Amino acid sequence: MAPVNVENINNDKREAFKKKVEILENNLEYFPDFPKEGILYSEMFKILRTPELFQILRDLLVETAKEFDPKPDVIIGIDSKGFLFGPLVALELKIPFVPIRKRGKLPGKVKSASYVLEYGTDTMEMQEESIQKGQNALLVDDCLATGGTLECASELVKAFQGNLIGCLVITEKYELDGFRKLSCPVKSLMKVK
Ligand SMILES: O=P(O)(O)OC[C@H]1O[C@H](OP(=O)(O)OP(=O)(O)O)[C@H](O)[C@@H]1O
Ligand SMILES: Nc1ncnc2[nH]cnc12
Repeated sequence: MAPVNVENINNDKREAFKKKVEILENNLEYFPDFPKEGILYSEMFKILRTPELFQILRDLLVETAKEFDPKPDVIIGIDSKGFLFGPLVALELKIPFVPIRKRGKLPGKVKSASYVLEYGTDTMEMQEESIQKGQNALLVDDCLATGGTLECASELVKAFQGNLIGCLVITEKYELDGFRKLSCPVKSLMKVK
């Protein structure tokens, strides 16, 4: 039997991953001047409306989440679109999902932090005791733009003494260099304008 060529297998895997990303890229939709003039808003709801595409997106997110080292103990999803994707990853990895919500939506004791968005400002909150000190936390959201949202979420994780191992997003607005605001590894499936 011929020897197994690990390099070929890895190349094939990378190629398959890239092809799936291209399929998703072709199904993103762009809305100029939304929600404000000058913003090119990228939207992925067409992907969610199409089960075959949604499955591809889920698989890529799970595969990418598994690449983080150390491995996550908890997935933290950001209000609101992080709630669509974070739980898919958490369930597949069989680890807890925890939400970070916008101000005033979470009952009980919370910690809060404020941030500036590409198109506004806001405050986000996380429930006390939702993560344990030292837990490896992976933040999940749909989009990285200026990085303000993930920076704020990172501060919350640190306030809980969680160990932030990284951020996982679907789209990253490459012209805004949002990753520079973050002091952890950031992985995005697609770079968008
Ligand atoms: O990197 P940033 O500049 O901070 O922008 C990224 C954030 O902005 C969008 O959320 P939005 O506040 O529009 O909220 P939504 O998910 O409730 O629509 C997006 O879903 C990210 O969470
Ligand atoms: N989905 C999105 N598209 C473009 N810019 C954004 N800024 C925050 N979210 C965005």
